[in-house]
Amino acid sequence: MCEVHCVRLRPSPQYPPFGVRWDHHLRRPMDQASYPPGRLEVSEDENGVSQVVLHSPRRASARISLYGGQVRSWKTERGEELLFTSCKAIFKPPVAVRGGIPICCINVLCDFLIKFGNHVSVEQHGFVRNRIWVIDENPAPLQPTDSSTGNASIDLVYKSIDDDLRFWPHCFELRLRVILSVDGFLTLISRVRNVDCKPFSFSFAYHTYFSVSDISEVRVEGLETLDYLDNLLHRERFTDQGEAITFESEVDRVYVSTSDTVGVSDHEKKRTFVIKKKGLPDVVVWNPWDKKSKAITDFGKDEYKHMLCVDAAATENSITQKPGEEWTGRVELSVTKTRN
Ligand SMILES: O=P(O)(O)OC[C@H]1O[C@@H](O)[C@H](O)[C@@H](O)[C@@H]1O
Repeated sequence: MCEVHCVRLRPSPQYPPFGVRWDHHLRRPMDQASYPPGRLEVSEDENGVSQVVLHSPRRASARISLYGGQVRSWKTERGEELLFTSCKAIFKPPVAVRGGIPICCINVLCDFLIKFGNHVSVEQHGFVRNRIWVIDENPAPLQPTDSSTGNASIDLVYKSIDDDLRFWPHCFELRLRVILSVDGFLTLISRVRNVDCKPFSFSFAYHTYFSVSDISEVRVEGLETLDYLDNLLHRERFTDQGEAITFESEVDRVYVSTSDTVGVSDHEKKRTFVIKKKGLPDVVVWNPWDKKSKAITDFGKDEYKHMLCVDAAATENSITQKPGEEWTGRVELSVTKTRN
């Protein structure tokens, strides 16, 4: 029994508080004043869809496609890819891309009280991940913490169109800001605005496919003793009894009312992903394992071993907005080296 895994994650150099940059080279909070600005490039992918690449002054990078507003790649300053993408992923509309960070929002079935992850449907994760977004030319001003020297950022927006009313009978605007910091931290801030004349409800998840060495070497920390809804058992509610979560078979759970920091440690790679979130009370943990992944056409053989989805989410209770209201959900992802 390892005590450190039985407690909620506390602020520390490994898990610094939200917005505090830890300089892992100098082992102290980062002084950002000394860095030049980050930069961005806009180009087209092989299917003619625009994409944006953010570069940090220390050479970390993130690539965001306007197809789904989806982060497709996030690399360290050494060029190591941190996100999983299936070798069988399909990159053409209308299919969602298997990997990266799909934005799962505006669940078609939400208004009918069937919640996120609980129903087999093409659109169970919402349709915005299958739509072409645009660059937001007039984004809201950056928050003080977002404008730190050395950050690179991009603002995207998806505004619902008449055709979307076939899937979801409300008008909305969904904005996404992606920020890559000097040290390669990736922050995603989403805002959903109700531009309809009636209230609406929706669920949300940053469906984050982390790349891992081997799923059997991975543990998720920070969800111990919490309640979860088991998607494999009709969303029945259980209380986690164990220490950190480890993986020996298919897992598809929604941990509810979690703390705002969760860690995903990869023993073999000696690294820990740190997920910090705001406005997103739940965490979805998903690995399809062998049998389920064989049934998914855009999943390669044995690829389940090298991915784990840990999503900052709002799914147990949908978010309800009146006309004119705006909701914000934010996640910050970073990776630290561990010594074990
Ligand atoms: O194939 P999709 O729509 O991307 O979903 C993948 C998985 O995503 C997880 O978040 C859900 O909990 C699972 O139930 C689901 O199977």
